[in-house]
Amino acid sequence: MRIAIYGAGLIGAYVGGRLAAAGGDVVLIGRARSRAALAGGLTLTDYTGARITTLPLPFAEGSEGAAGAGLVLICVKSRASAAVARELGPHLAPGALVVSLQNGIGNAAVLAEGLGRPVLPGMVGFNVADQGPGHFHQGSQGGLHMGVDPRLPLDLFARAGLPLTLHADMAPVLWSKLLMNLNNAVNALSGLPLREELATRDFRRCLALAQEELLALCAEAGQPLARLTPLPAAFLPKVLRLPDPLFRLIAGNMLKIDPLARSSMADDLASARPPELDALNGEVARLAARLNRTAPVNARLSRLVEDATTTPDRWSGEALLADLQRARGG
Ligand SMILES: NC(=O)C1=CN([C@@H]2O[C@H](COP(=O)(O)OP(=O)(O)OC[C@H]3O[C@@H](n4cnc5c(N)ncnc54)[C@H](OP(=O)(O)O)[C@@H]3O)[C@@H](O)[C@H]2O)C=CC1
Ligand SMILES: CC(C)(CO)C(=O)C(=O)O
Repeated sequence: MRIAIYGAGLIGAYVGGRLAAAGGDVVLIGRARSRAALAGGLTLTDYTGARITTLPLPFAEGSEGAAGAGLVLICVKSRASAAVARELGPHLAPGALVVSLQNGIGNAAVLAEGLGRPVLPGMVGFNVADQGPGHFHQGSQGGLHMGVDPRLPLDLFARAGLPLTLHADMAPVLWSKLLMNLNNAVNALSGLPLREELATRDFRRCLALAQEELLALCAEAGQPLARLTPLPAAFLPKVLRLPDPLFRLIAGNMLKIDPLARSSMADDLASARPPELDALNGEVARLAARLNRTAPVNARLSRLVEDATTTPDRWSGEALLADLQRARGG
């Protein structure tokens, strides 16, 4: 089965490269600058010390690269989903399975509407960092999750070291991932790598404030959350607020991240791309509006990240916490 990877960025190149290294027939679809960066082949490393190299992968700069693919993995940022659906539709084989590997809640639905066919939601639980042209590093644990579909080449994903965890209902998985992604904005504002940021109690307290908002809204909406970490989602804010030694003892796993890894939103700010706010903190605001509530902490985080796109600024944990507490009203 030919697999088209739509979006040859961090997730697309890493997942596509590992599938190709395991024998998959993979084509990358992306921009000219990605083609140039990947022209020497891929080097894929991970936190366990694994190192895989590949020859240059077939690369297309347009959707025609997806013609004949049986599986298309969508790996663009959320804001590009509607445009990708428009570009991809005319080239998609009738029986092809399309899977969204994007963060956020609504991408599969946006793609499905544009393509006029169902799209399977997926979720990437790990971080990928760019370590130079063609070198992509998986800097944290966390697997690949997808809805159930008999067309998925499960063996290939397993051989590639990316075994799929399948879920009859992906919504609790996506909402739980969103809870984690509320750290993307905190991380971007901190200017620190994820590990250093999460090792700083005041930044963890900022994340706890943002997560509490979403947890309360999910409870009110009756939206269940999948358990993606050893700790149930509802306990996370309490654990995040613990003093550093206790936090390390109880949740040391959260700090097992490559020392250089940053959130994908921090990557956006660093490369002057629009941050993926609408699909993350913006989704919290939409849920709040649906319930006639507000989400002032997440609204404030969105505002601060927007501001940082024009006036780059690094926040201390103390200053950000004080700002978010003011936004929350206490
Ligand atoms: N990075 C990470 O560690 C993680 C990311 N995710 C999620 O995965 C998704 C992808 O993120 P990530 O890989 O970091 O993003 P990247 O920005 O690194 O990659 C996306 C790539 O797609 C390209 N692209 C966008 N639109 C098109 C188009 N119409 N045609 C061809 N190429 C296009 C982009 O080019 P250009 O920039 O020029 O538009 C870019 O090269 C996001 O939803 C993210 O939140 C999930 C888990 C971890
Ligand atoms: C893996 C994680 C949670 C943090 O890197 C992420 O999804 C992101 O950076 O967007």
